[in-house]
Amino acid sequence: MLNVRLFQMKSFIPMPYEEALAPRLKIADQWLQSGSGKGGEFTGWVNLPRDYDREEFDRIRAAAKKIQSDSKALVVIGIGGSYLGARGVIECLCSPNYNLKKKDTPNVYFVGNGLSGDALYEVMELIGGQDFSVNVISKSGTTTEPAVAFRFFRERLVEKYGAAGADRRIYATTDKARGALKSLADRQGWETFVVPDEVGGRYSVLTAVGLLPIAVCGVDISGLMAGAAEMMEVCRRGGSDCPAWRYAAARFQLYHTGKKVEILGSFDPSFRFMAEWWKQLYGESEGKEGKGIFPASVEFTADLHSMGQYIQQGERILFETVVRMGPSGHPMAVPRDESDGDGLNFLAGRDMDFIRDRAMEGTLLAHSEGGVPNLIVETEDKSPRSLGQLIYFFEYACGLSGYLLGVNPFDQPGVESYKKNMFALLGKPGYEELAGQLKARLENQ
Ligand SMILES: O=P(O)(O)OC[C@H]1O[C@](O)(CO)[C@@H](O)[C@@H]1O
Repeated sequence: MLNVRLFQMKSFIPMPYEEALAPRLKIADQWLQSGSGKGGEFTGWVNLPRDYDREEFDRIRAAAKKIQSDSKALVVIGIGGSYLGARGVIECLCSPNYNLKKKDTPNVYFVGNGLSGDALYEVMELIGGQDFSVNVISKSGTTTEPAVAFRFFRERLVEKYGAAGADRRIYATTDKARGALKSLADRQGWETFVVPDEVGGRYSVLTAVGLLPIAVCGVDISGLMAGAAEMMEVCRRGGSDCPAWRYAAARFQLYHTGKKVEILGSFDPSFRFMAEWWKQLYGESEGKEGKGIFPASVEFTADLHSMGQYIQQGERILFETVVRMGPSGHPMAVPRDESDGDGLNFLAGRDMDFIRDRAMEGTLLAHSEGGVPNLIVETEDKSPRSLGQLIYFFEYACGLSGYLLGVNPFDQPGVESYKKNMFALLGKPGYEELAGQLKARLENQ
């Protein structure tokens, strides 16, 4: 079972801070459990691992099988919460090099998560003449980036398979009733999957949003849900042994001692996109009203040779959370070299995990000595079940953290500002006045 350890924390935060925070954590916990706190209408993810729609789950599996049988590639179109979780899980469990591997499952290409023409073009080139399907994902159904990308790939599908053939290869994951994507899907007869009303984008990886692309890659999605359900039970019991309580309490306390930036680190490169998912989860949930820990991420040991300098000696505003997902699946012992020209025979026969673990201990000691406190999140292994636990753990701790901070962890009003400006500057009808103001500002810069 997932565990949170505080590494030599006594020198950073007053003990027993957890006891002092317990009454506030209890309230935050009740708000999450009852949906009675700020943004409570978006706490559907709290019981999702127990209450998820079994009929839809079977349809997800059936759609994944169909895609596996009729497609060499799946284009997954989405941004933010409609993108990062699926990519995080696929890279973590299948490899960041998933598309390069020999396998029976389709390649997966993520598009619509930016506005780069080169990125779109490249995916079209990579797919070439291969059979492909599209999973377009947008809770609102109106987000510009995925909507634009979808135009390109839908046109491609129609060219290749004709209008009716294209309709059989498009899977839309969106709101059950509202939005342009839902209307289009109904009109065209695409198979649709639902982002439940009460689950916000960044908490939606365990809905069809994440599950369909993940299942297409052959990952055991039941295992993922089972792990999340286990952690849901642990969080429901709460208390000082609950890892989500411990993590939320420690980071809240650290924040109040001036640690304004949390860096999430892992010694496994396959964790990179799980960290991206985590950044959106915490950044959008906490960063508002002039408050919130800034979530950043690093990849060890690579970043110890770049960001390591700042972490060790830069502004003392950092704390670090290291995720460790059990032993690696492939023990790799360092070869012996009789001539020992590189002087590495002291490591001969040692497993890479052994070397990594010593590097991790050395890093924790160095960073905490340099004024960067450390939390360690450990899972038993790198399996769907453990990742399900980790996802739910981070979600629950995020809800608790937002409530401890006094903000609504389930809205994101700040992201509208750039959207309004972009629409105005692109000439979207209805934004004419703002367009005039913005153009004047651009001219006077
Ligand atoms: O699924 P949608 O509605 O396209 O939204 C994508 C992302 O955009 C945001 O709404 C921010 O603009 C995120 O909260 C969300 O995850």
